[in-house]
Amino acid sequence: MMRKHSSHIEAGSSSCCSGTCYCSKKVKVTICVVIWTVIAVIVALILAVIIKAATLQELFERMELGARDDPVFMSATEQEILERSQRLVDAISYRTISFSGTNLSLEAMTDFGTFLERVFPNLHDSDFVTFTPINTYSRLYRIEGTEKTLNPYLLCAHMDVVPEGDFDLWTHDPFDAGIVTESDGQDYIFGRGAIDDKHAVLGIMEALEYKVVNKEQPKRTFYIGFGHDEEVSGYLGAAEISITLEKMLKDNGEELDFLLDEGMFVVADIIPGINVPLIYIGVAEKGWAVVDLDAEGDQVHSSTPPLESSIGILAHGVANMEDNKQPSMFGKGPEIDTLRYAAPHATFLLKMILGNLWLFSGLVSSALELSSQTDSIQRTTTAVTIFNAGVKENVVPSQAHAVVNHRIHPSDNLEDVLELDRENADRVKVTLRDSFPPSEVSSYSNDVIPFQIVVNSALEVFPDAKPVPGLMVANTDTFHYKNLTDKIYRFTPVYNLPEDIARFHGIDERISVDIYSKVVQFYYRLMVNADFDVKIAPTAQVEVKPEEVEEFLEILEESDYESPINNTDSNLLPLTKVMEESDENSANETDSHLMILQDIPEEPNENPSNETDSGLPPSQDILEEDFDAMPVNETYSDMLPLESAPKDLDLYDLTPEEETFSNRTID
Ligand SMILES: CCCCCCCC/C=C\CCCCCCCC(=O)N[C@@H](CCSC)C(=O)O
Repeated sequence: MMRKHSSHIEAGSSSCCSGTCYCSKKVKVTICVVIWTVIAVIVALILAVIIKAATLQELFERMELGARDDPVFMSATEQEILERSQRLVDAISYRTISFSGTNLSLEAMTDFGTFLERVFPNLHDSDFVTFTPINTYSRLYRIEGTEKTLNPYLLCAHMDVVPEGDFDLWTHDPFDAGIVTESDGQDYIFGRGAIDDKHAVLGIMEALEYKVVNKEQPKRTFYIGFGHDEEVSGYLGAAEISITLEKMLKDNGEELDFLLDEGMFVVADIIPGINVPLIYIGVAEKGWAVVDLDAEGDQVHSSTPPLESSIGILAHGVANMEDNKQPSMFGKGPEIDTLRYAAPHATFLLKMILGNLWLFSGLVSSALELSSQTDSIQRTTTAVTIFNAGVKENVVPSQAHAVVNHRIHPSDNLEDVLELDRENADRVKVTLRDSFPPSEVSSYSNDVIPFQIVVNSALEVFPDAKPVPGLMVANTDTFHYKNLTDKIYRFTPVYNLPEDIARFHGIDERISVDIYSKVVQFYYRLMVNADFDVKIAPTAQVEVKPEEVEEFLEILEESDYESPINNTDSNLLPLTKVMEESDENSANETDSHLMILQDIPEEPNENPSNETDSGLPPSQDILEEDFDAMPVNETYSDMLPLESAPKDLDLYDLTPEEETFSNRTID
């Protein structure tokens, strides 16, 4: 047998089996084919992976909003930066702490409101800014644009903060630290609220105050909402702001285009292999659930402890919850695009992995799990935040109670989360106390102008960072505004390394003077960039210069129209002729108006940043050369048809050309 085997080896040494088996030639060929096929598939896969990595394209394409290469910022001398920083320091000194829904620091909040009015006097005094107190402590501002805009937006922030926690662990007083130079040589504004969220409140106010002082009234109307109880769910602040805002929008014939609230930030060094900072925009937000855990046992003398105490039972349940996490949802939510958008900026090795998530998603999910911060983007998280039991050291207590706070991934659902909780804590009573669902995902494709406005503004202050959409892993006031717009973004341009993320609600919360200056500039640029997309309502009055009135009258004359306007002194052109004509006439009027609106191409202008380029149909070109500075908006097609114009809108019996004129805005 042995001999036979060795002779076979010799005879067949050139075969693919190296002559070590007794297979027939046909089997050998088949095995060869299979082996080579497997090798070929593996080589093809490796090649595909390499080619995909080598050809990864940037997914975010920046839209020109007008001032890309040379954005004009607020003036920021050293003195101005210092004064702005000092105002944030002062803001932090107000202890506007929310302890619970029924325990808010209302006196401090009142003082904080007075402080805002004192340090930003001009905006509070401005003709184009209206302030409405909401539920006494929250604040809603309407900033009237120079145009009657249909698509205002909302900037949000909150004025309350969480308690400082363990005071002794802070290196500086959380409410009275001032500006501190740290060992890295940088100046920091320390204190509770520095990044959550007084930097945003003050940043928005600074930018608006600057615009008011410099007479830079925006073209586009916008709103500012500052809640006073965000840290305890916003039911008294944001929820009430939302109700008032909804009414204001309705009364003004407006629809909220988008909103920007706090949320994610610029983050660096969070994923090994991605060596650029990421502008992480929260395009969706996790849901929230609070679960009570109650265990019972015998209350006995501590000298004769029970086999299992209520504390032991509860501790086991909680430990199980931490060990058996809620399942990964990787690939089912916005986290996948966070990585896809980041991939082109990774090292080549990481590009091969992130560029081929169809192959490596399991590997990536396991890698994300290595850090609690990255893990939070792929699953529902479980945090045990309260654990109470016992009253005396020699009494075994009968009751033990804990609270778990879940943040629910958008692809998860509450029932499944609770089912796993009950499995993990099977001898514990599990009761849902409070919850709200994850948000919808807001659109972030490259043609979504609000997303572009937010990202462009961030890129203007962090030009080397790369934008990525992603999941907001905590919660904000945006939940209360969800019926006002479907474009909700959560971001402030705070720069965080992984160790800084722990400062949110943690110890030594701080923001550098340098980054705070960028926060202020970001809001300023956002207010400028947002003017790019002004959707103008059909107006009853058009502001024109006297010489333009003359031009207009000439056109009227040429068209044999007998104008009732003889007051050319006024720079207001009143359009006061009531449509008293017959039904037939008014129907024609409406038609002609609609014809003009519908003639405008639906597609955005190819060069929307160039306000002097006409995106108008030929019938409107008649006036083109006369009004070079007129903004031509690619969204005319979205304008209200006459039927939805305000009821008291007075209109002339206008020709199409005149209609065109009346519907355009003259700077
Ligand atoms: C690949 C990139 C991974 C990036 C991972 C980022 C991980 C981020 C971790 C922490 C985020 C901190 C967010 C702070 C949010 C501050 C707002 C806040 O505290 N809100 C309260 C509101 C309560 S209302 C129900 C909250 O508790 O969430």
